Amino acid sequence: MTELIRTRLLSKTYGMADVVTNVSMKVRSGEIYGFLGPNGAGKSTLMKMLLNLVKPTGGEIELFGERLLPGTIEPLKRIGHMIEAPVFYEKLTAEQNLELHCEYMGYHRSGAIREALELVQLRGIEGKPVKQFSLGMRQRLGIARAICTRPELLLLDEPINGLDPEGIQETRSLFRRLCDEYGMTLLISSHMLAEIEQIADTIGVLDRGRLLQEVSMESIRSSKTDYVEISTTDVKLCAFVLDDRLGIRNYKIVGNTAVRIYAMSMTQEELFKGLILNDVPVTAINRRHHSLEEYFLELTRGGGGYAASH
Ligand SMILES: Nc1ncnc2c1ncn2[C@@H]1O[C@H](COP(=O)(O)OP(=O)(O)OP(=O)(O)O)[C@@H](O)[C@H]1O
Repeated sequence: MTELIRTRLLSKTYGMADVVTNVSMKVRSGEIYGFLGPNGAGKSTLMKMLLNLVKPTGGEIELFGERLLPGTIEPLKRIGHMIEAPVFYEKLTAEQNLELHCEYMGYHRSGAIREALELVQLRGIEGKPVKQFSLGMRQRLGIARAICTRPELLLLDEPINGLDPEGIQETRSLFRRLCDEYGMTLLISSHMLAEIEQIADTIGVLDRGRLLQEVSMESIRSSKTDYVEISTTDVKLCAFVLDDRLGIRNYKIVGNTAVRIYAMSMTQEELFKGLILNDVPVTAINRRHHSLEEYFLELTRGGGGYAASH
């Protein structure tokens, strides 16, 4: 798979503040890349650097295999974007706004505007000036503007902000369609893990300007989510028995009442028997899923502040 975006040690400082620090990321063709991070992590700044709207302080960017320089234009024509709250000509209609955009981009495929408005399901808007639009409608129109020129790459900054639950659902399936049917590659930022985990193929976690991890959802699901939790009133004895008597090393003590074993090779029955025979006071043994939220919170050592839901 080819990489449409590649950054190497990309950095941005504003005065004394390090907003983006040494970020090396890859977005591959045909995927939905979820860019996850709490508010203020530097997501918008990084996306603006990808679009040449903000000048990096250090590092480099490649788009479609071509180095992005201050005067670069061609690769940017292949990108649709919506960064922060979209701005429109308020007195014009949705259609007129998109017409102006297509004109500016030199894009003249007939039916493109109608199709984009239908894709985002903007309804009952004929003749209405954009100043009468709700936040959700503006967000939909922003997405329509980003996709109406059929870009190969879409950069969307917090695209579901302001949408109601139905709108979120519709937008999520639109993103999947754009990727699967229209062959677009999407980079979507969000501070909401619940949103990103449902749509992304790859997740990049940004925290205080640093990329903590870039990982496929598939590998998170298969390797990080399963564990067996022993509830006990004596975690120290339990850990000692696991280590010394049962040869289990990949465990973690959680507070004063639980021990978690990852990738356990013995059966639950064998484990239970081994613990009881060694006088560990076991109150329960359960197979659990490490929620993705826990997984990401652990990554940021609990300080990330991801919202699990809206
Ligand atoms: N032009 C600027 N001058 C000074 N500081 C800035 C500028 N732009 C952004 N920052 C700071 O950089 C940090 C990261 O901002 P950025 O908007 O990139 O974060 P974000 O992850 O997109 O968060 P949000 O979702 O809240 O926009 C913030 O602390 C912000 O105040």
